[in-house]
Amino acid sequence: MADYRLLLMEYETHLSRIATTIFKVMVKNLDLNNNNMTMKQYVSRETGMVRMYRYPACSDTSIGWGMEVHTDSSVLSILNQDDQVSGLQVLKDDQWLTVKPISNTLIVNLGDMMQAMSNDKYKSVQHRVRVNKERERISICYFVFPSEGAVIESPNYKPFTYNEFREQVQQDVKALGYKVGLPRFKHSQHF
Ligand SMILES: O=C(O)CCC(=O)C(=O)O
Ligand SMILES: [Fe+2]
Repeated sequence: MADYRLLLMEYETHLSRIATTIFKVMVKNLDLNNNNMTMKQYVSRETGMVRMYRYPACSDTSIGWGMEVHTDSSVLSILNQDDQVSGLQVLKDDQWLTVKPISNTLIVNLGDMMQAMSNDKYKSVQHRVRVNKERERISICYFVFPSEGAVIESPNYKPFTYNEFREQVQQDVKALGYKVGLPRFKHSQHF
C-alpha cells in the first residue's frame, strides 16, 4: 500500500514538471504578460490530480460509451493510455480519430482553461472512450488546472476563476444534464 502511494506521488511529481514545461513552450507566443497571473497560477501543482481508469471488457457495446463525448476543464491533460488496447477517440475536422496506443508514449490533450487563456487560439479537444468487446483497458490521466482563485482574462471571455468555471459546470450538469463549458463565459453567449 505504502509503495503504491509513493509510486503515485513520484508519478505526480514528474507529470507536473512535464505539464509546466509543455505549457511554458506552448504559451511562449501568447501575450500572457498583460495578465496579473504568474506561471505558477496558470498551471498549479496544488490543484493537479492523477486519475486511474479501468474500462472493463464489454461484449454488449450497445450499452454506450466508456466515457461520453466531452472536453476536459483542465489546462492540459496528460494521458498514459493502455499500450495494447485502444479506445480513446478525438474529434478532428468533424471526424472521430482513434488514438493509436503506442508504448512509452504520453498523449497531451488541451483543456478548456488552455482555450480560454489563449483567447481561443488553442482549442480544447472533444474526445470520448469506446468500450472494448474483448479486453479491459487501463489509463492513467494527469490533469493540471489553474490555481483556484486566479482570474483568467482574455479578450473573448469575461474574467473568471477556475472555481467559478467548475461551479458553473456542476450547476449545468445538475440542471441540464450536460456541461455547457466555455460558452457560458464568452462575452457573446451562444449555446
Ligand atoms: O481514459 C482515457 O483515455 C481518457 C479519459 C478522459 O478523457 C478523462 O478522464 O477526461
Ligand atoms: Fe477527458
